Amino acid sequence: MATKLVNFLGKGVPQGARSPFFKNRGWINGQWVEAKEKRYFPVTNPANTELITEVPDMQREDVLEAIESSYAAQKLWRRQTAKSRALLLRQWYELMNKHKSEIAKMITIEQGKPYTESLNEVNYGMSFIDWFSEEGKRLYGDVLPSPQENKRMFLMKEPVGVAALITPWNFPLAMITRKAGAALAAGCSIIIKPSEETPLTALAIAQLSHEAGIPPGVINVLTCSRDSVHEVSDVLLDDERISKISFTGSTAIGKRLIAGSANTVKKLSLELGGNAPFIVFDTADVDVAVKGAIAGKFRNAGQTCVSPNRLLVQSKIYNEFVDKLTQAVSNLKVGDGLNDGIDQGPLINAGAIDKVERHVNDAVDQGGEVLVGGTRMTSLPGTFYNPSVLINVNNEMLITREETFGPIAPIIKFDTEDEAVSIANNTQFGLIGYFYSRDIDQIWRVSDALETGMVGINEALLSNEVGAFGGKKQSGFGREGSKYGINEYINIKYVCMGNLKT
Ligand SMILES: NC(=O)c1ccc[n+]([C@@H]2O[C@H](COP(=O)([O-])OP(=O)(O)OC[C@H]3O[C@@H](n4cnc5c(N)ncnc54)[C@H](O)[C@@H]3O)[C@@H](O)[C@H]2O)c1
Ligand SMILES: O=CCCC(=O)O
Repeated sequence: MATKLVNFLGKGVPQGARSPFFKNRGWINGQWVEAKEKRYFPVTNPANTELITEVPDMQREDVLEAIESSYAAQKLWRRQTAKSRALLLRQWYELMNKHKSEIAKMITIEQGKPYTESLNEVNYGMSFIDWFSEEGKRLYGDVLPSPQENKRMFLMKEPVGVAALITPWNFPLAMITRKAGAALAAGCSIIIKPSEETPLTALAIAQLSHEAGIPPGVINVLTCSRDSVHEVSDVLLDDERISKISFTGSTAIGKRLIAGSANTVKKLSLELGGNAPFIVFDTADVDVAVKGAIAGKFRNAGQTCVSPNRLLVQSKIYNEFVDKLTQAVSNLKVGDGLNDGIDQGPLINAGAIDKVERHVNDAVDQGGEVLVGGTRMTSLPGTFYNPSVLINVNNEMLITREETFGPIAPIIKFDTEDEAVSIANNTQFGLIGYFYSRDIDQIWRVSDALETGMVGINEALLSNEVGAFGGKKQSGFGREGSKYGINEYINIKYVCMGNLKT
């Protein structure tokens, strides 16, 4: 597989996982560049923990070069017509579509999710480029009715400038394109800082953007190791030429970026962690709820910010739901995502397994009971954890207070609607809440009461380019996708023309 990866990025350059080809694979100003200090970091395949390749570990001087290039490119990019930017974005979309299967394989190799899920991610990720290529053409300003006769007043929309996009590893493509589509359509240039776990997908789509005709410097990619990321982000935060930081990742790093951007007063969008409640009321269709729990919880091995983190099940249907869910979870097939018929791949790294284990052990120590799973999988070489169901869980355990980011369904039993809503809202996070009910009054009551930015009613898969993705509380602020996503990359300029002889 590594061979294909090399072929895709390098079109026939030297073969082999340790190919020197990758050593100059940072992407700045429309070309491959080496890290100035010639430092590199490893990228591994979580399905077998083998090295895929090494990529440049960029430092301060590389960041400054990227900023300079982005700053210069943005001045020209913003002057292109919205239609011309739209055509280039469309061309980028078409190239991603053409290379869909290679990109999906690359996602599976560096991130671990099953190939079919990777393909879904590519379709999902590309949809933002398509969507925002259209939205950019309709970025209308306003003509205001002036309160004085001799004035004419306008609200103009301007791109914010250079945007730094810092993204996580769980969706190596879509978390980039959800930002990039909006930023580029608005007339911003972008510096992508992908996760150190999954830099290859970012590099691949940067190359495709070049082939699509997007000018050099409009899209730059900085790769760096976890050890270097503080320094890299400090340079981005301190530089006046960066006007915007759009971050998707953990709440802890999000808070650091809020503090770090104060000095240069940058515009921020933050898509942070979640702790989603998934409530199944007595009024629910239990089969639909079980299907939703499997789709939402075990997608990406539970490593999704919108994964249900706490399953709350009402007493009358509790036994039926638990039995059916346990059966469905027992049937999930775990393995290398490149193999056929796999439902769940590995977790991203050993640290992720340790966290899941810590949460499960803490729950069991406090009276939780494992119905299925509850152990790491030792029969495979990679970082796999068995899909699991836990009962006798309460809202005080680590597994329900923190984002577990793993394939565990912890179930809390409740008696009344008020009790469920109160447990659901008892968290500092507010990304998404799900509930299953066929009682129309209850549906409106509960969707009003949940303190989250998104609500899934009898549905666990909400994400697409048309919806407005985003949270509240410590899950962040700002929206991605929808007609609102582009506003995150826009400044409004109020223009007033006066002293007119009317
Ligand atoms: N709300 C959403 O839309 C959404 C989507 C996906 C993931 N997430 C969240 O992301 C987390 C998992 O992803 P992760 O482990 O990659 O998160 P993370 O916060 O560790 O890393 C995210 C990105 O920030 C970078 N980073 C790390 N330290 C930094 C620093 N000091 N300054 C600047 N950047 C830094 C990382 O290199 C990576 O690119 C989970 O909490 C998940 O809920 C949220
Ligand atoms: O992990 C967070 C993003 C998941 C999604 O976009 O559905």
